[in-house]
Amino acid sequence: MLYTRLDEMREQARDHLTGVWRSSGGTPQARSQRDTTARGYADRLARYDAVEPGLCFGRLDPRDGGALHIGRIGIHDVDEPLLVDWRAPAARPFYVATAITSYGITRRRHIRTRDRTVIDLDDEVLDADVAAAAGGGPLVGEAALLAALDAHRTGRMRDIVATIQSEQDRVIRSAAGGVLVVQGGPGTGKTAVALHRAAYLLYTHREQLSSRGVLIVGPNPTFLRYISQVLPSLAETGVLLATPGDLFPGVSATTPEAPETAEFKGRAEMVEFLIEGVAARQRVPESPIEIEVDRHPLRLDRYDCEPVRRRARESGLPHNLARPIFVAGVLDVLARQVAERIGSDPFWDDPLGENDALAGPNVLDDADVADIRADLAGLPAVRALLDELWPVLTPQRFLADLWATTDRAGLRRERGSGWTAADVPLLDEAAELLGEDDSLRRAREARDRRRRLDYAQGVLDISAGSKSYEAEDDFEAEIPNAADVLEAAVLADRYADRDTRSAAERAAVDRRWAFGHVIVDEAQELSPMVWRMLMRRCPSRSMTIVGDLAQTGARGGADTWAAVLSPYVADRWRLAALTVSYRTPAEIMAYAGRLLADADPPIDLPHPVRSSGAEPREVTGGASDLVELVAQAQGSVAVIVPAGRLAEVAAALPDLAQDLDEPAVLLTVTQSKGLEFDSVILVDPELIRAESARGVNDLYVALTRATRHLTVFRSAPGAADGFGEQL
Ligand SMILES: Nc1ncnc2c1ncn2[C@@H]1O[C@H](COP(=O)(O)OP(=O)(O)OP(=O)(O)O)[C@@H](O)[C@H]1O
Repeated sequence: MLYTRLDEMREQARDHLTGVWRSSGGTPQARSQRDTTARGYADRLARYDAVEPGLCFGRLDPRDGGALHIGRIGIHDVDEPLLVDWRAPAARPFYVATAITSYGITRRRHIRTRDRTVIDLDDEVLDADVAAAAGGGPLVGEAALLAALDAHRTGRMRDIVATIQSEQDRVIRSAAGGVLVVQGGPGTGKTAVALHRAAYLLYTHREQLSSRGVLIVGPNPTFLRYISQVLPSLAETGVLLATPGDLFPGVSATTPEAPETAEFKGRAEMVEFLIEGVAARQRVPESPIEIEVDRHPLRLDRYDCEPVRRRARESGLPHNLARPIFVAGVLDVLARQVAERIGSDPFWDDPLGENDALAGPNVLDDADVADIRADLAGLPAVRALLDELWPVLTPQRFLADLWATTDRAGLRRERGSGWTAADVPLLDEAAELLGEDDSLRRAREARDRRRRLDYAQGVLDISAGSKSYEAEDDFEAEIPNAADVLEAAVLADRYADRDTRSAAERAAVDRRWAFGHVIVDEAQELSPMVWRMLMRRCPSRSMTIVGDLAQTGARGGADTWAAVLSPYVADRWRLAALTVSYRTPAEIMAYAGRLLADADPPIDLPHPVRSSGAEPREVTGGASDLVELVAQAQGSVAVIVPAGRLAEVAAALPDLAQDLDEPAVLLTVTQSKGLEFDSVILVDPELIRAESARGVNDLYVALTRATRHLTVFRSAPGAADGFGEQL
């Protein structure tokens, strides 16, 4: 019945869309409204397609009769709900009801479907007595959950709407306001929860969030691809997925960089470095400068310029916006020199002259001086001088100059050598320090609007001139026309082009966009400079921050959440913990525990919900053994290697791809962060541990990527085809 209804809804949306496409012509406003409507129907169609698999996955039986079906979207028949959207308040007991706190529900049913056919059901009776007799565990819908966890991994994340657990549900439905930190070990569902929270917030605060948009920040493009399919299937748009390196419109940060340099660039003290860099671009002449105007020299020295520069700086405005103050001051200095030369009265102190009672030593008045100033401002030589002393700077030009001229070791780079991910927050910071002089753009907009107004007034005048009257002297009989009911301003606005892009599309190209909510995944990796940039994108501080401090790999990453957040919200943030691992089987978790037993500080492993029955294997050998292991591995396979051994292993196993859609991939630990595979072959764990200051955390990440099988491979010291030296 629900699928029949879904087909009808799909048919209707398709008819409407065809209708909209067929209509043509009209005012620009009508056309843009049509685009918006068409887009709405197209989105709706995409959503109906996305919810097709597993449309309905649950049923609640309330004590007072009836049944509530829970699904991926809400479906209504006249007033009656046929299917309740999983995000609606009515669906909540499906995720949190227990035998003890049953929310008036007597039975919860998990329904599994394949191609519109129910293939399995499992029921939980929410009765305290029954539960006590059965000694029920803490999991909700255990059979359905275990079935979901046993499914093969495909290189794309799936939604978990059918099996969200109560500790996860509390995070997903937590209030939108304020900063919520979700700390949890590997596989506890942090990423899944973050994505479902985005969908929940967009559903619950649709108005506000669809206009401001939601930003989801992930660590790298591989990870974003891994999660990108989840949201459309959660039937949502209005979300921008980005890495921190994507957040400066117009810059693509693709140049690689040494981790030490990236760490250095991410430090908070870089703010001071940039401030000093900007100050160094606000110059005064070291020695007097002369420029020739009308074949007479004008002179500018530091004593003239210093007070002017001080005044401009004391305005507190960003560099480019303070520039007009500096320019005005310098022009005053120069104009005064010209005025003194051409305006001085040669007779004013002539004791013999009778007629020398002019006002003072200078015959020019303020208006004359203003003219001189304006003339000077137009002279190329003067403009070049001003550009030299206080140039208009773009963030890109400023930072490229800074890297090309700095004497700090490691930071120096030639102009035009491309941007790195760690440059992006610095560009953003620079943009704040420099400010954007948008007076030209605003002037253009004002001019366009004036033009539209004039045009609209002209149209109305013509329309008024052609008014028809029933009888010349009968006022009441006048037939109203456009000029009577419309004002020029209203008409002009109708002809303005409407922006039909979604919030996410507009936000992607606007550095100063303020998102309605920001979700940060793998948040432990971000540097202080990245946090500054993200906080600027979210002035409302409505944020969900998801991560695991025990997995921090980046040198400049987080040690404590308090240290990350206190500069922005002091101690006004909430912490939620996820404690159960849905990914890593008990056997692998126990093995990881043994390998990491000496970690300092000790690692608090999450509790695994299931066991795979397969103990991790340890193999020592050469490249040919590794090739053999990959050939034998089941399901999706990842070979995870120390970064320093990537090239060697890639050469020995050329069939391994980096594309997650392939069944077998080769990744470094950093690249594997947040991902999961049926089988993992971990190469040289000791080298991973030794490779960086946070090597223990890296090893923890690598050990917890497998959902079924883990093989630890060590290259044999003497093997002819071994990889490098075994540590
Ligand atoms: N309630 C659930 N029902 C079904 N599957 C779940 C549930 N919670 C988590 N999972 C699955 O567990 C796996 C791990 O989840 P996820 O990647 O979100 O964990 P994570 O905490 O972000 O891990 P990491 O710290 O390693 O990045 C995923 O396959 C996810 O779909």
